[in-house]
Amino acid sequence: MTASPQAGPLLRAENLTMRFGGITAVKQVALTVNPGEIVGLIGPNGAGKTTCFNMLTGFYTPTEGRVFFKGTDITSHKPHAIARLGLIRSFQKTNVMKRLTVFENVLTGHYMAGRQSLLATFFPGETVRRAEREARESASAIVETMGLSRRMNVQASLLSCGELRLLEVAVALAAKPTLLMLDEPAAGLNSHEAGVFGETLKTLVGTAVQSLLIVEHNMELVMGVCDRIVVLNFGQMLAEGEPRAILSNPKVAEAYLGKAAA
Ligand SMILES: Nc1ncnc2c1ncn2[C@@H]1O[C@H](COP(=O)(O)OP(=O)(O)OP(=O)(O)O)[C@@H](O)[C@H]1O
Repeated sequence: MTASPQAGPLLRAENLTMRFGGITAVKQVALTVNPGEIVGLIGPNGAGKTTCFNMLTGFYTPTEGRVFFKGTDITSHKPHAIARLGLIRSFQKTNVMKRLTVFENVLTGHYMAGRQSLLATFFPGETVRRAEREARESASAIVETMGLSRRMNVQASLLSCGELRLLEVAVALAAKPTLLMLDEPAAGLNSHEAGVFGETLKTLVGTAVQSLLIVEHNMELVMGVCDRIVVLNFGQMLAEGEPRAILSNPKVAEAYLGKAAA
């Protein structure tokens, strides 16, 4: 499904810094995501995770620092131009239309990411009809990949929380990401649902996407799916490493437990 793997890091950010007036939300963060990796970006509330996401995807222009995607400097690119290169993000707010079915939502995701002109939509020729066929086939395949085939024709408003979270990822996949960045994709899931969700995410890498970058507060999920974790605290990098090393890092425990541990 995805293009041949990138040589070198897929995403590389250096010295990322964001200041809002007198507030430094993110300071000198360095981040890489390699092909085939699931990277977690974690940290306590207000640590700067969403601000980093916004800088990586062109929603904010960093005060300092640079972002490279597939070797191209995208620091001052607009969000839509970055999305076209294959860097797709989700938002904390749902991208699902509740009155549409699961299939219709994913199909709509294809059109949102489409390049088709309005004229071609109203006066379709063979090219448009083929694109339509391909979009339907692709939407079906994505629904299956996300384990939602049995719920294909069910209205999104009737889905369980776990199914809804899977559908949100399915809609993002319709944009054909090379790197998919998910902002709190497992919000509100119970332990069983988070387990299913995590296992599904792992199957995407190397098939539907090359890599994943995840901001998530559910530590069980993060520790279970990520190859590497970057920890932010007060806008700065506190630690980076494999899940086991992060779990046993006293600085990380202190950042999370802080006053409670004192
Ligand atoms: N537009 C803004 N203007 C001013 N300050 C901001 C702005 N956006 C974020 N901040 C501040 O920057 C810091 C980092 O916020 P950010 O939302 O990136 O953290 P986060 O790690 O994503 O938090 P959470 O886990 O709660 O979503 C916070 O202190 C926040 O108040």
